[in-house]
Amino acid sequence: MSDAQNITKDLAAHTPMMQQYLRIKAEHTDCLLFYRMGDFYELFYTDAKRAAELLDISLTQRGASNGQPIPMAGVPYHAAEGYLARLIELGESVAICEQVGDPATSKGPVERQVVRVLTPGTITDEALLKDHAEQLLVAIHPAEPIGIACLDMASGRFSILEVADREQLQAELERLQPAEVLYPDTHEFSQRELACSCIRRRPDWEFETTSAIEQLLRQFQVAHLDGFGVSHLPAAIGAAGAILSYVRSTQRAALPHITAIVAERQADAIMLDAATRRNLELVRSFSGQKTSLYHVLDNTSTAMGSRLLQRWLQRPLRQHQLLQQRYEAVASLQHSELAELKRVLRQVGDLERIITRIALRSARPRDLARLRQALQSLPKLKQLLDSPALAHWQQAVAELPELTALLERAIVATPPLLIRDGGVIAPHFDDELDDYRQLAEGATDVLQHIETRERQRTGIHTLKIGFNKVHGYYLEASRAASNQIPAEYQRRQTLKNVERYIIPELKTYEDKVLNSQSRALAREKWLYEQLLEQLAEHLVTLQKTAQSIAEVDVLRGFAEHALTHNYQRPQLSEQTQIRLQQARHPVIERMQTEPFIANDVELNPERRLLLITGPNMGGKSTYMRQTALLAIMAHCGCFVPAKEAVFGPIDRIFTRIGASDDLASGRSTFMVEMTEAANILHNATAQSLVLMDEIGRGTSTYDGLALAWACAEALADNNRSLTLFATHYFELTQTIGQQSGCINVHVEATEHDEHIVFQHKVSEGAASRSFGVQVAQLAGLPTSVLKQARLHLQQLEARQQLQQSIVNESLSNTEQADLFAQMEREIKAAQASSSAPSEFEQALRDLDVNQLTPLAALTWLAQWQQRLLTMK
Ligand SMILES: Nc1ncnc2c1ncn2[C@@H]1O[C@H](COP(=O)(O)OP(=O)(O)OP(=O)(O)O)[C@@H](O)[C@H]1O
Repeated sequence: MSDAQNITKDLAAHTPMMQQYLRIKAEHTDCLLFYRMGDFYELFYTDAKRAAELLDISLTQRGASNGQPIPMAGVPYHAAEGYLARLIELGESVAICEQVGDPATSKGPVERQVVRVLTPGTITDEALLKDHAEQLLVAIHPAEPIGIACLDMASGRFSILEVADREQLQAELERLQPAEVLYPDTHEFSQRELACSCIRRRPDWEFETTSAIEQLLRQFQVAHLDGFGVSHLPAAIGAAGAILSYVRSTQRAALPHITAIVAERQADAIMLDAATRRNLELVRSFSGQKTSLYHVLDNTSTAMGSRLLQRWLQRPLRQHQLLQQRYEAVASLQHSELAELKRVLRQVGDLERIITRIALRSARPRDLARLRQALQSLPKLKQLLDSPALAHWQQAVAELPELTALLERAIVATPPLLIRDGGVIAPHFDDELDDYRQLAEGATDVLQHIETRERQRTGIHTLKIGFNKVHGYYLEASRAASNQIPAEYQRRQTLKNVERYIIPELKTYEDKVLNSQSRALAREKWLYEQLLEQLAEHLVTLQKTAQSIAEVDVLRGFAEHALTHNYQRPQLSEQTQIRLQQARHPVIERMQTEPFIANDVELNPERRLLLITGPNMGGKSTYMRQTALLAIMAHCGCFVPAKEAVFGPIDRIFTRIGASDDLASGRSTFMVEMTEAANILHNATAQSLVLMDEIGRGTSTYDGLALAWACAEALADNNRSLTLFATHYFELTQTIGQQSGCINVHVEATEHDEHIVFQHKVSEGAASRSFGVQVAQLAGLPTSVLKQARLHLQQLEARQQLQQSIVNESLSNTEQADLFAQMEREIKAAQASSSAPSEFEQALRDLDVNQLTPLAALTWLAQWQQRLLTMK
């Protein structure tokens, strides 16, 4: 139980103000309560301690209540935004409690109310959002299948989907990177599992499909949901209902910008599991640097375009028709005025989020100025999109000349930040406002006239008119001139060096000025609200326009890449294959100064597993990753860094790359490696692209080799996936590499004066050696250690040769083959006939290969051969 809950128990013992605070806090236990007191938002008790820690503000005390000092921390009202942004970024939620009563008429503490709850997944304020990232609110309904709903509150984009299991749920969460996750009360999820620092339990009933349908019908003002094509997803609808109830409770206002819900079909996109999304560094890089695919491809002109690019990269499409449409657009844009289009798109800005704030009536004056600028550029934009390949986008962009004209007339050229102090509505837009302004200005002129007249009359040159909130307008003169002050001047205030006076005439004009000013301000605020109303009527058209412009922005970027970096249009084929000629890695090519060596890839059912060998640093991982990255780019509609690229259907991309411990869940490097491999072997199909990098290296040599061998076999024979399999186990080149459908390829390197030279060229055939010691030399290993390593290497190689020659001398090749075949038959027969291991199998299991000398091994083999031959 928190402090506040404890304290509420004996409420009567507190001061009236603290009673009010505690009552409000009791309704917002999972938020920090920003309690407005004058020019500050104050936090008390545990909230104060937490805020002081998170925001690095001082923790003080505010007297005592119920005999105890009250811990307190506060932030100034005018600087609250910055603090709020930091709290939201840290995954905190904040309830804003304002003074709503009139202090003049209140008995006891002025009435206060929570007017808004800010949570990481429901914010729309420009100051709290990051331009290039979405803050998504996700709800999970853990039924079978699992329902997921996702809302981007800042744009109104609302989507649902269902997934089969928790594995797929993880993949979706990795894709969405939610800022906040809701789930039903009776289920258990950990922050880690949901990959989110703000997770929230909600009542189970909010996830019930029937009540959720009612929520959706009410939101969209429709009689049934058929038009949205979501009826077949009951669990996901439940999650969507929970989102709507939650957002309504935080926003305390209508949500007119949520105008539709879209069902995402898993089959429409290439599935990427959570590990693959991370491994391929699609949107975020491991290093945290700007080296992800997104960072390299992001040359968008608008923040909404940049966010869309991230969504596209995270969900590559499988719908060839749609992709062809994007390719056509990119090809057409390549020949258009790209620079001019960029300039116009910049003018449009972040239209998507401005529209939301208009719908929520929270748009600020500068939002309207930006909207005006966006609307002004639409005719030019439409003109630049005038090509058959771009017709789809051109048609979706509305022109809205009346709205443009309205904003041109209504808003001053550079409006102030807030409507609070006026000065937003342009002159000549509204007669009544003009009248009030004239009156206020006229009275100000009179005041100036009084000042000049009185200076002359009194002979006091320093006499001037001033204003403050307490005394209104006054005449101010230095104390030295007090003997020149006329008798009718009434002294109001004495300061160190000056005296302040009023005269009746001044008071008359003061009333006129203040009255007309406050009337002008009230009128301005009213006009501003009317303007928002008028703009909001065009919400859906504006949303469609923004969506289309964001797409054009991304496609324009693709076209620019194609031109600048020589990317080519991919071909999509119905045959299972990936064929790349002269392909390059889109990120490494840009990041490094050395020239990038292009390589070919040919994968098809007859060449379904490429076994890649070669030295460390040779370029094996680069070659594998670039194949996956090009596949993803092509399936977003982007051209690719290759001379030619052909992609058959791809259902999923799997990667088993890199090694990392997952200490948080108690999994070692090897365990992580095997879990990922298991996932691949269970799920990869003949249309999946699989990247396996050095599987088995996390354990002892023989275990590792055996596992790598078995995995490669399974991928080639059972899954029949298109596989790139990099390994340092040269033995596999003689086994897997010889199997049908499997091809040995290698990256080349040569040695020159004990120094390795990488060619980074991938060629057919197996590598001859690994150059590990030479690479270690490059890494700066001490010379003494390198020398020792070379010595050990020579010994090991000599021992292996000896072993090999003993075996070769003892058994001819055919004899060896016969022996191994017989051993295999024996093992299979034993497995088929009983679950108990045969004597041979048991002996084989008991054998400690690591301890065996070559001679002992040979003797062992010979004995078994003898026994098998006699058994025949
Ligand atoms: N095709 C290429 N052209 C130019 N440079 C390349 C190419 N491929 C790789 N490189 C360079 O070599 C570095 C190492 O490549 P990569 O990590 O792919 O090697 P690797 O064979 O997977 O090494 P290891 O076996 O140690 O994991 C890259 O960071 C890049 O700088």
